[in-house]
Amino acid sequence: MSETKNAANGNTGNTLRTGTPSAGPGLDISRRKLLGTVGAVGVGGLALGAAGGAAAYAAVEGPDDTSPLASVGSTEVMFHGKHQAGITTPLQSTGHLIAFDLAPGAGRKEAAALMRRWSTTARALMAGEPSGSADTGVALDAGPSSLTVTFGFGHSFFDRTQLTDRRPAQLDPLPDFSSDQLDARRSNGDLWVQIGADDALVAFHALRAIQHDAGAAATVRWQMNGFNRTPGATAKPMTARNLMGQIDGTNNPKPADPDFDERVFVPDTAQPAWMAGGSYAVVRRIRMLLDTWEKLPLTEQEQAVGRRKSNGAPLSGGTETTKLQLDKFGPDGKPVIALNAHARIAAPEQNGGAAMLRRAFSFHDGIAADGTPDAGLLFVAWQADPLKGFVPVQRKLDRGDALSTFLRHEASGLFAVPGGPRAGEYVGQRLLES
Ligand SMILES: C=CC1=C(C)c2cc3[nH]c(cc4nc(cc5[nH]c(cc1n2)c(C)c5CCC(=O)O)C(CCC(=O)O)=C4C)c(C)c3C=C
Ligand SMILES: [Fe+2]
Repeated sequence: MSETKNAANGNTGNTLRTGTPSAGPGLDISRRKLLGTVGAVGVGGLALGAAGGAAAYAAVEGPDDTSPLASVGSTEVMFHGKHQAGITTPLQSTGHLIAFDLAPGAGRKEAAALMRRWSTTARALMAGEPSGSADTGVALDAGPSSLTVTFGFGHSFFDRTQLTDRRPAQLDPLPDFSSDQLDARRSNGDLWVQIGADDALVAFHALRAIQHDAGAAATVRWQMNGFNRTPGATAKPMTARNLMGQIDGTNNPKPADPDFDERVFVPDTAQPAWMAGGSYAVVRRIRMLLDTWEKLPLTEQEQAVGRRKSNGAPLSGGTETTKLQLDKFGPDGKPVIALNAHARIAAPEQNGGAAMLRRAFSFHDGIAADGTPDAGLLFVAWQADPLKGFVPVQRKLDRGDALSTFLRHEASGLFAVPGGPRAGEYVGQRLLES
């Protein structure tokens, strides 16, 4: 298993539940009836089996009715836990990011009812069960496929629900950056939902259920659809590539790091208390100017990042996981990793230790009006405090990152993502009912 692939593979909150008793440490083994065992290598390189829980919804009729689900379909991420799912969960191949605004006249009571409905639906779908009487049937033959549904609150939510006094200071609007070309209609929002799954139909099914549940309480403000590599597409699980072709995510904080929780999650002792175990998500739709980037010679592409495109190794030498040697000089007397290289500028040691967990999806929305690909990165960064994560790093990148010539920040959002619900609780209950 690649160390880096594990960057977002924590089990610090939610557990991957598989049907194979030998799945490995840190896994909560399903007690449900097993239909069979596949033993294939799946997400994160785990030996996975068929989850009986999924089978209830994914039962196949006919001659194959005893066939187990493939490992990708059977993987279940737990809804309940200290942290919400979808933060340390391994990257899924399909993602939907949706922001909602509360409807005119909807306040705290309607918001609480909505969070209760959404939580009921998310729990069921993540367990591979139907979403209720209005289930569309789109995911009928599939298992949970690592589905996660993650909920957050935007700055405006607290005014709308008259909970302004409980709004965390961390939700104060992000500063303007000189390279921003933000579209306000595709930015922010009262509520934010992140859906991820390793099957596009499972993800779409969840998306429609969440939209259906919104009912008269909330309307979609914006929606962005993304993707990542499909589990099993590479010979071994490895760090994802983005649409510029770079291995992206290598130097993410790792759940095994002693300061991982402190960097990514709000401590139990912090204020406001309802955010204990939560995290702040910075969401940016970053367009890549691919027509220009793709014309750049490989060596210049590599200098812009400071890493090799082929294997993600630093230009200072070693393999993907070798530490960057920022003080190494070439025979020409220049730093081997250029002063404006993205990886140098973004490195925690260049930013007073500022770090965040980057968990992005690529997007491709066809060809824009100007004839260029409308493609790039749905950048999602998780941190305990945006002022100690995204903000200082983006400030620095904004002042001279070689990659920024090829990027355009087109939309932005900042959301408070509460801790995971305890059994019987809905997400955000500690805010809405305290
Ligand atoms: C403000 C935070 C960041 C934004 C916005 C951002 C955009 C962005 N990044 C890439 C590609 C790569 N980024 C890499 C590393 C990296 N990026 C950030 C922060 C932002 N990136 C950090 C903190 C780091 C880690 C730096 C370090 O500690 O070494 C890399 C190198 C591989 C890796 O470590 O992930 C690539 C490649 C793109 C394409 C992009 C916008 C579209
Ligand atoms: Fe980056």
